[in-house]
Amino acid sequence: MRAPPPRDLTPLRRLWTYVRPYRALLATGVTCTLIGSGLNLIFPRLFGHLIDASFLRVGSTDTAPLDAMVLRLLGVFALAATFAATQSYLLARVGVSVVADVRRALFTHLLTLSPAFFETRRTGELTSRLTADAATLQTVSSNAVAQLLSQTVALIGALILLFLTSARLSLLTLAIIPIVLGTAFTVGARVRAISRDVQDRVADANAHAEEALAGVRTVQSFTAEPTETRRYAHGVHAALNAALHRARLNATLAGTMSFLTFGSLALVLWYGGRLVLNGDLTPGTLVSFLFYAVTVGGSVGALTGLYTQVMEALGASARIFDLLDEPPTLPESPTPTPLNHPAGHLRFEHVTFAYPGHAPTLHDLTLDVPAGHIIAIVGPSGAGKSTLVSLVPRFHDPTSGRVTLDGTDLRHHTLRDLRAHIGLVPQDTLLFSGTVRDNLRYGRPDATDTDIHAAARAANAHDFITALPDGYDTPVGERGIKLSGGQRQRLAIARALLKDPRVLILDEATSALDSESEHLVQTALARLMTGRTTLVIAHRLSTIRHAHRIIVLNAGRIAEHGTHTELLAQGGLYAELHARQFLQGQHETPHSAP
Ligand SMILES: Nc1ncnc2c1ncn2[C@@H]1O[C@H](COP(=O)(O)OP(=O)(O)OP(=O)(O)O)[C@@H](O)[C@H]1O
Repeated sequence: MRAPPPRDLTPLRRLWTYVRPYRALLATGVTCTLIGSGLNLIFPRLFGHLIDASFLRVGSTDTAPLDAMVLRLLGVFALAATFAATQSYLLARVGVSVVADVRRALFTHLLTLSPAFFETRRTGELTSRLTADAATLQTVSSNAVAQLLSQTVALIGALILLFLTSARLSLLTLAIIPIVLGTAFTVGARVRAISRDVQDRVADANAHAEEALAGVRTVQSFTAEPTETRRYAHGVHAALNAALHRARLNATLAGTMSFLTFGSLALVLWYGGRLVLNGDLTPGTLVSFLFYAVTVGGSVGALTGLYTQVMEALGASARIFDLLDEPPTLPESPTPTPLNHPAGHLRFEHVTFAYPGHAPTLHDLTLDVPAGHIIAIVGPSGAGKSTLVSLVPRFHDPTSGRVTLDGTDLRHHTLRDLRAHIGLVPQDTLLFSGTVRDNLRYGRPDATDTDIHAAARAANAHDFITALPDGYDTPVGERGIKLSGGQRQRLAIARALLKDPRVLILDEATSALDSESEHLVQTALARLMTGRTTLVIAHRLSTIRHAHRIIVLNAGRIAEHGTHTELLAQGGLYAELHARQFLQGQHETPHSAP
């Protein structure tokens, strides 16, 4: 999704809020730029004098004027170079600092957005905002500002000096410049449009590759490699075509510009040469003139290039600021109720929930979970089990009705307070890159090693952790050691134990573990659930037996509730799910599969 090229300058004004902290650096950089470009205006003059000092004195043995001139030239060059280097460093520093700040702000903001937001955006799109778009800002916040000023100074200065040097030649030059510029503008606009197209195509292809690589197992298990290859190749081909089109236009533009530039120089040289021959101009003045003319042309060219850069940066910043303006879809109460040591009494009161643009997933659902009770939720796939539990940490808010904790609507607490008391053990545990210790500490950064070991012991994880090559310091996660499903679950349990939440949400893994691993996970889970209000999406009979109550969810409604024995006796949906699974000989439990 690409915003149309913005016309208004609002994003630039907002960008300024990020540049402001570095305004002293920026001002110094800009000053250096101005001095540098002023110095650059002196040197064609000196160069002209140099030529007149040498070539007009053919036969003279006095080299003093020449020596003095060269010394002055060297001095001017050295000064200009010093200012240029200083400017380049200072402005680059402003640019990279601004980009770092924007990236930090954007990432921080993204993490506050609700799951609903991420369901509508591709991860690739978001990471490209953080990388490519942020990088584009670097140009405009440093380079473009300097360029704009220095080229304007150069342009105005050179134009004045041009007229002072030779008014007649200047008029000829000024007549040529619009032709050159007109060409550059017309073709340049086409190139820009196509560049955008190329970027879009590349982004599409990238998003594709990311999806396929992230789900490489699914791709391989379906032997869908050829399909994915074809889809990616298709994207790459589109990008290639667009890029070739751009290359052709660029080549044409470069050729035309080169000819026009040098052709104009030849024309000026021709007319200027006649002036020299007539004695109206010295050769040195002609050379100065040519230099100034080149400066004028160069500045105009640079300024048009700058226009492109600024437009690109405007587009990039508009996209970044759009994301930064994305409101967290869950409103936070302006006057939150503090949440200290909740008992953990959860209530769903007439909760109806619909995903945006969909029919309701949960219908007028009422459920009371007394503090410390374990409620198992079972039901066919798509019944709304995950949706129901996702309301507790407020990943979503009910469309109507309310969820309360100890009698207070969840929406009256801050998300931070609320989530501090909720533990989540998902089906598939995500381990972050880092050591086992880092991963365990995730929910409680201040946990001591003693706490960590105690939690790991209670989660039946200590033994396998100490058997790892570096024990608690073994790297896990994407680039670390691979752990089995059961081991990861036990790490997740230890992590939750460390956090010690009042309310626990458990999505039991559906994949079967071997009986020993199963036993270790089950005893760990039992320890974790003890004394906590627990909602568990249950797949295993042992968990269900521990539960105070079982809720059978069907099509977003509570179809049945009671204990295992009661529900079996009722001979309803639960009994049916149970019998089906039993017959299939998979788990001896009601599974979420239909
Ligand atoms: N983000 C979403 N946007 C729209 N509809 C959704 C979304 N997530 C889930 N649904 C729909 O809501 C219904 C309930 O889904 P949910 O994941 O809560 O069921 P579930 O009982 O947990 O299923 P399973 O056991 O298969 O995980 C399904 O029909 C599903 O298609």
